[in-house]
Amino acid sequence: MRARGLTKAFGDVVALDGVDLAVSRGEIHGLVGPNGAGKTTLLGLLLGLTRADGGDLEVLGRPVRRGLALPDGVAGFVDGPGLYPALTARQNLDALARLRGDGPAGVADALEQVGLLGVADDRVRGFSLGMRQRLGLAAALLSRPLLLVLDEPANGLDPAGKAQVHRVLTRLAGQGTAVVLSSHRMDDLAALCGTVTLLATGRIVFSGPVGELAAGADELDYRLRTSDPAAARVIAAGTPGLGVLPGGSGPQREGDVLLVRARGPVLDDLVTRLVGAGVGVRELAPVVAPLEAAFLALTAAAARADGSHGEGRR
Ligand SMILES: Nc1ncnc2c1ncn2[C@@H]1O[C@H](COP(=O)(O)OP(=O)(O)OP(=O)(O)O)[C@@H](O)[C@H]1O
Repeated sequence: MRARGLTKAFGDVVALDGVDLAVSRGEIHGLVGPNGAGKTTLLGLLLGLTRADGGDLEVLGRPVRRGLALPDGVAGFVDGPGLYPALTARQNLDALARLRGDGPAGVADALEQVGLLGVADDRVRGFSLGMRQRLGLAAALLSRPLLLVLDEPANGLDPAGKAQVHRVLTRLAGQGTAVVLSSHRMDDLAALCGTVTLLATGRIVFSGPVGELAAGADELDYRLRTSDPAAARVIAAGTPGLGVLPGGSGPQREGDVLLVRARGPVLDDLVTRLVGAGVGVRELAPVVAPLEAAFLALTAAAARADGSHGEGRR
């Protein structure tokens, strides 16, 4: 799919403000951004649920002029999958397959792929959020889509469920399906997506390979736990390029933790100095994962730019 200069407003609210996006076959692309960034709106356009005000959108090589119809070869959902609570998981998928004129042949396979075969004959009414999400994915798989569009598919999933969904999506992409999905969490996307687009108030703040986003991370805050916190504090304070954060003792029962701020290479120097002084290093880890930190820094910068220009709203 390819989008150029997409705009969409709801009354005074600009949901998308000139968004460009290109996702190729076999690519898993993540949309990330804070609440209200425009992720769901963009996914809705791909699914034909709404119509853009301006710009060009091409899905599977065909221009999408009008919305309100699911383009051929596209599957997915926004705002949770549409399911019949009174029917069982299997009956939901059987009904969908029948609607499409297919037989029930693929239903068991789709349920098996998302790990719901064991509860196939339970009513969806009793399903947890994570089970509904996985059933929604199974429903999307039934149509063997060329473009799969998912709004926060990891929502409500436990770690095992998340891993299962990741496996399904990776397999699909391996077969050539383009996958576009959204999440609030950079670390979730990083585990799955080769490329990401970071949206903030309807604009692209970053788009490209996940690794490039992490490489942009500037100084980070790290937790440092040692065998001798007092000595470590003195050594850290004397290490060039490294800042010791005030009150860096963390929550209660973490009196031995020091918080320091530095770029990665400075940490090598710190560890060498600590070990040289006979201080044991028990933990040295970023307080916020580098990708999450890059995400927070970029969205904060976008929010500041919006504030100073008074843009983002019409
Ligand atoms: N149908 C609608 N009517 C009015 N405003 C809308 C509508 N849909 C979205 N918006 C507004 O457009 C902006 C973008 O919303 P959107 O749901 O696309 O963001 P999002 O990034 O998916 O947010 P979240 O992470 O909270 O799901 C928000 O300010 C939202 O309030």
